[in-house]
Amino acid sequence: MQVLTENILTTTIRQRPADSYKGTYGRVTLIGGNRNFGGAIIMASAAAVYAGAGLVTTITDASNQSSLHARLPEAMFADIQDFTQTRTLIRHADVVVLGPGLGTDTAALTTLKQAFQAITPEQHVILDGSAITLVAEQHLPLPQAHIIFTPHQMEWQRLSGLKIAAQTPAANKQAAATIGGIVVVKSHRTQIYTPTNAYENPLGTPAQATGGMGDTLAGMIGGFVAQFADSSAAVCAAVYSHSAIAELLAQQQYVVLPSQIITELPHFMKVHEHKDV
Ligand SMILES: NC(=O)C1=CN([C@@H]2O[C@H](COP(=O)(O)OP(=O)(O)OC[C@H]3O[C@@H](n4cnc5c(N)ncnc54)[C@H](OP(=O)(O)O)[C@@H]3O)[C@@H](O)[C@H]2O)[C@@H](O)CC1
Ligand SMILES: Nc1ncnc2c1ncn2[C@@H]1O[C@H](COP(=O)(O)OP(=O)(O)O)[C@@H](O)[C@H]1O
Ligand SMILES: [Mg+2]
Repeated sequence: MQVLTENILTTTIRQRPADSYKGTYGRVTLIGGNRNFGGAIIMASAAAVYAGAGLVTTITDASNQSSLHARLPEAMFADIQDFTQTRTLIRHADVVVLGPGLGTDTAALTTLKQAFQAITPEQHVILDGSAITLVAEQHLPLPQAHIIFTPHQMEWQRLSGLKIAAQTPAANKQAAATIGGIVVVKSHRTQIYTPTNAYENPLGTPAQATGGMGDTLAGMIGGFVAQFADSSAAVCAAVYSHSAIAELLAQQQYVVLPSQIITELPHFMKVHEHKDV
């Protein structure tokens, strides 16, 4: 298991080329947020925008539209029940983030199955929260795509069949290889399994133990993968940045809110971007 260092930031976060436009930095479509969990998809969307994704569209329950726009006018909105529009928006995305606050009822299952039908093989798909629970519990076949799973330990138990106490690096590695794609097993010391490597994040603080922290990470991963060509490095850099920002804030704070990590992101990325010397 390779322990991540700050090096992952400077090798991954590139300086923005002068000759570029929003399309250069990727289109991210996020799907989630039922009537009860609107905050989850708003935090994920904000994290993608503040991480630098060029264009962000949020597909969520209609009841979340005004909160989304009040909080994040940079994001476009589409109604989660309008599947014709959802299909088009998925097709036009480089990265799809599926699951924060989606819920696990019948409507959520229908949305997830329809989204899977629209996904194409070249796309990067981040499956988080409820999407992981539904895939595991309903034994859903996964679409052909570059899939990144971001389970917490109970979601990983549902997906891998490994009880939390049995989630050792060796067992996780084997399960991740069977499932395929990239797996981010979140805990106080998050592990990342790619097809060729395993990484451990040495950072993180209990000040992060608050609802929405993982939703924020899912959106950050979406933003990083949309911009940076090496998707394994992009995932590692997003995980490392999420915890590094939290540790910085936790020097002065008892608890770190997901929204505060989001607000810090543009400055943190500027400090750690690749410097051409
Ligand atoms: N503001 C919003 O809109 C928010 C919306 N959210 C959205 O809610 C949806 C459901 O996600 P979820 O994570 O809250 O619930 P679920 O998947 O049932 O897991 C909880 C169960 O697992 C257990 N557990 C054991 N170990 C664990 C661990 N390390 N980390 C976490 N749990 C652990 C735990 O045990 P317990 O704490 O009860 O002992 C409990 O039995 C999802 O779509 C998410 O995006 C949230 O992000 C919150 C903010
Ligand atoms: N004690 C802790 N130390 C370090 N990181 C933590 C700690 N508790 C939670 N986290 C981080 O917070 C996030 C929690 O994710 P998750 O449980 O999916 O949150 P939510 O679904 O509420 O957004 C993960 O990135 C995890 O690594
Ligand atoms: Mg979560």
